[in-house]
Amino acid sequence: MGLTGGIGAGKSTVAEHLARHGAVVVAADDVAREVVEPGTQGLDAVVAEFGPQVLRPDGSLDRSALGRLVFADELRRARLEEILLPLIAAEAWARLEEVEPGRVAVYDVPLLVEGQMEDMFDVVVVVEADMEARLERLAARGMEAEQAMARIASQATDAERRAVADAVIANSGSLEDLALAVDHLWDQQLAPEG
Ligand SMILES: CC(C)(COP(=O)(O)OP(=O)(O)OC[C@H]1O[C@@H](n2cnc3c(N)ncnc32)[C@H](O)[C@@H]1O)[C@@H](O)C(=O)NCCC(=O)NCCS
Ligand SMILES: Nc1ncnc2c1ncn2[C@@H]1O[C@H](COP(=O)(O)OP(=O)(O)OP(=O)(O)O)[C@@H](O)[C@H]1O
Repeated sequence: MGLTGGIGAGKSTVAEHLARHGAVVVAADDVAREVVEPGTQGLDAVVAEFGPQVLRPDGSLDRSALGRLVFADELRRARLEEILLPLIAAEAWARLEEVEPGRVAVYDVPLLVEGQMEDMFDVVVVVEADMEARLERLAARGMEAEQAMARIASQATDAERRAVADAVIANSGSLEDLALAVDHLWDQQLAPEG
């Protein structure tokens, strides 16, 4: 199953519920962190492209500095994606392929639509929340509205995500409502038979 949604819509929270039901989840954002850990070719390539100003004094990637650069400049974001997306995809698919038959494998990937990955899944699930709720939740997580808006502007729209969705989970309500919506999705569309 492919799981996607705009930033702050609630993908990771849905993924946690799916894991509780027994799904194996691979999250692209986690893999994206691993491929730029100190000592990786990924980090070397990012520094070669963006310069040492994207490094912290301890040699690790300064993610907020790089985020400010790439979400303000489409060409730089495209360049970062050119470097990282193949590394992320290779690692994520290797993990998904290891999932034992009979288990539900979930790829939590923000750029499913942007990367035209929809045909790679049996089921595509999109999580949606209204803009106000997303900005509020991202602010609670420490992201300034300006940064959040820059990321939203760089992503596909809700309509574009809906166009490829087999199911849409609405997440403008409470966390309890979300848990119930995931239970329903699991029972109706995902639970392995037998
Ligand atoms: C720019 C980076 C360093 C910023 O790191 P930061 O820790 O602030 O954010 P994090 O990685 O946790 O991402 C949070 C959210 O930002 C959004 N986002 C991240 N990368 C992108 C992108 N290239 N385009 C649009 N939105 C993006 C997603 O909604 C994601 O869930 C980081 O996002 C990154 O390396 N992005 C490039 C890799 C990528 O495209 N990843 C997306 C998953 S395939
Ligand atoms: N229904 C809800 N009510 C209140 N808070 C919520 C709800 N759903 C998610 N959240 C919170 O909002 C924040 C964003 O949710 P989450 O991390 O699941 O989104 P995401 O789509 O994975 O975001 P990102 O694109 O940044 O990875 C989290 O702190 C989460 O706990």
